[in-house]
Amino acid sequence: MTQTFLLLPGDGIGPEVTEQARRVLDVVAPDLKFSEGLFGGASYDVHGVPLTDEVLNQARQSDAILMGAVGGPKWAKVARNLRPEMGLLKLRKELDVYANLRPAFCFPALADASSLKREFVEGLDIMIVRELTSGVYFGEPRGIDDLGNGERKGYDNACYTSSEIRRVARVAFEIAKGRKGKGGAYPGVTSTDKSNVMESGVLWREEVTKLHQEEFANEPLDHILADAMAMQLVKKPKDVNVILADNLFGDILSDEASQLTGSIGMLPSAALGEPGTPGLYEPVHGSAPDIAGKGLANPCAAILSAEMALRWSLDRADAADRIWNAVGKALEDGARTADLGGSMSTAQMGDAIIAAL
Ligand SMILES: NC(=O)C1=CN([C@@H]2O[C@H](COP(=O)(O)OP(=O)(O)OC[C@H]3O[C@@H](n4cnc5c(N)ncnc54)[C@H](O)[C@@H]3O)[C@@H](O)[C@H]2O)C=CC1
Ligand SMILES: CC(C)CC(=O)C(=O)O
Ligand SMILES: [Mg+2]
Repeated sequence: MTQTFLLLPGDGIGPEVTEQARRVLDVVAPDLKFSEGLFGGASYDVHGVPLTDEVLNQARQSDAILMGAVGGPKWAKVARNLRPEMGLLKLRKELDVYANLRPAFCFPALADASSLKREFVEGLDIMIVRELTSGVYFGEPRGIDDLGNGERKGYDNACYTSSEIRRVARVAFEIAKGRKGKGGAYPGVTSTDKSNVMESGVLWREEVTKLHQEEFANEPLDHILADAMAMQLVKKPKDVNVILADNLFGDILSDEASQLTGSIGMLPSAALGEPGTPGLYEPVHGSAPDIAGKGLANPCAAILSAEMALRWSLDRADAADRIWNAVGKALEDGARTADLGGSMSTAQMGDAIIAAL
């Protein structure tokens, strides 16, 4: 049966990097049926909203969606609920893609590209499982109130229900089962929270512990405070295997982990819901307004996000392996964009990966 693939290039470097991912997919999966939609600021400029019902329906009917990135200074003054980033939160929520897999893998050729010494990152292979559709990015009430005395109060609500915690924790445990032997001091799932100061963190730790006892008692589980994990990631990152994190901590820890791999331009992600529902794939990075339109962006994160789509949504592990190996080979052969210390353009990096397929 024909598989359908929706491209949402978005803003800033989004269109530049997704174009390269599309070129790679055209080679390894030429039978995919592609469609494309406006999303984020690009959609706001035309339709006045960052996500139209039409694009949302298109996404619902697709087998996989590849998003570039959204947002940028151009839309800084737009009403908050119409900002590009709000369109992304809505898309994630509507698709109910609650489990966000963010692998931080250091390709051997990039062991010297990290800001950490080679010995700390060579062989690094971490999987971050981030809760994506709840937590403080979605909690109500939220707002900015005028207190009437020249003071204003801004507030968000960090909240989780037990089922929201359990379903993403289950994904983390299942993933850890397939990743035995990785990590050191933290060999299985390491759940992060701030249970020392947050009620939602207390519930997070209790629910993860309960689920572990009920369903995964033979798998290793550690708990660590999220700030201590941030430290661990730059102290001895290879000690860690699977990190389970809420929406906010997972967002921050994955940007931090990206630097261990050489660049944020290397980190892909998969956002998954229940089996049989479309997955949403996107680089971990944003729209990088500082380099947008200059052909400087590293397309690897977008290309590897396409790789994850083939593997996790489209059941095409062979095609995914081809991409994975080609990225590794292109890097081995010296292909580098500026973020990795090289001088290749976005398109040249795409060319190098396609040549290595
Ligand atoms: N999923 C999404 O759509 C995301 C959107 N954003 C949005 O993107 C905008 C910019 O956010 P920032 O905090 O600047 O984060 P960013 O990830 O866009 O950029 C941070 C730094 O990394 C560099 N960078 C990012 N991707 C790169 C790539 N592929 N190749 C080379 N260098 C790369 C940028 O040039 C910049 O110096 C904001 O509007 C933000 O809300 C941020 C993160 C994720
Ligand atoms: C809109 C933001 C929450 C996007 C982001 O930083 C991310 O998901 O990594
Ligand atoms: Mg982020």
